[in-house]
Amino acid sequence: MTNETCTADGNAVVVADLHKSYGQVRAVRGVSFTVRHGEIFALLGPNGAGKSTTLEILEGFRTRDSGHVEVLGIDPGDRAGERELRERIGLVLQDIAVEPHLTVRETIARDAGYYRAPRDVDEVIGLVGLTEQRRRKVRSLSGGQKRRLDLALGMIGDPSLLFLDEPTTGFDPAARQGAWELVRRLRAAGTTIVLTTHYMEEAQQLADRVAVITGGRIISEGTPATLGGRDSARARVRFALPDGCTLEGIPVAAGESVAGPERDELVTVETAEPTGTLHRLTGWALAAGAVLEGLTVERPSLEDVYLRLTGSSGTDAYENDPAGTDPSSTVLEESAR
Ligand SMILES: Nc1ncnc2c1ncn2[C@@H]1O[C@H](COP(=O)(O)OP(=O)(O)OP(=O)(O)O)[C@@H](O)[C@H]1O
Repeated sequence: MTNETCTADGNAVVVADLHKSYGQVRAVRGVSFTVRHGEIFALLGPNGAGKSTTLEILEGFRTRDSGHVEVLGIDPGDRAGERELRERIGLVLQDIAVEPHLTVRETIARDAGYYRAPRDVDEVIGLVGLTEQRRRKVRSLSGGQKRRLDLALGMIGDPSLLFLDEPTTGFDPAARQGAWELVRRLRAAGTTIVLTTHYMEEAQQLADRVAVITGGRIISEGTPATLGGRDSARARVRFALPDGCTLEGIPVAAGESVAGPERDELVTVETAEPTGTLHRLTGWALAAGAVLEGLTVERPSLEDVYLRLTGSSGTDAYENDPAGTDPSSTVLEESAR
């Protein structure tokens, strides 16, 4: 079972005012965050933001210029704690060197030998879904299967804290769902998880808290539901204008705005109070004997908020979010019938 030692204040990870430069490149510029014991914490950010540098410092692979770092109560920059840190953390990095001529089972069994109390090799093979491939040479695995092997190697030591650097890159959708389920099970068993990902849906699905890092600084932090004021953002009610109705005829209250119809022939009512807005709109449609075809209520997805925060969106990303990709989008098709 996992070893639950953490820092004195109950955090598995503490980072305070961390700095790291590579020559003239200031990769990490005053990053601070904490990861509570037993939670899944996601670091999000564009390429070159400083995520890997931060993780590598936490993992003890890179020295820092300044700042305070504690991982399970150990300073990863202190060589005296290196052995204990290796024993208690698990790593799924972007590039893990494995011997191509070994089989899947041999590879995992060999790594199990490095730990005092490893998990059962065949159980781990089963958990990552490689039972059928366990006798195959590593060199013959597909990209997604290799990534599953990486996951197996990350968890074989039964770590208290698992670092996952873009864990599902290259996975097909079913394998990704399987990996998410596995990560949730690890958390349920008490493992703390720090992950980086470029998939906002992955952060939405897994993370208890996320931090967005760009230019070496954390620019926003919160739960996936509240990041960047996402929970209080204005909602968009969208529907097709019923035959015979005009834009001007749509009943709007103070503070609401109407726009459209757009390319998809839907009009948009922006509102801070979608409950009242829906009530008014559906009442209006029913009174006219009409149906609001394609009726949806959408709030900005995590990806919309992320793109706004990181300034990566050239256009209004919210406009481009396909209906149904956002778990917070509520589809109410033909509810006015
Ligand atoms: N070994 C290195 N030597 C010099 N510069 C480096 C080194 N590693 C990273 N950098 C630079 O530091 C900055 C942060 O890089 P880092 O790899 O931490 O970003 P990242 O957020 O992990 O990016 P990605 O999402 O692409 O993996 C970048 O400008 C990068 O070019």
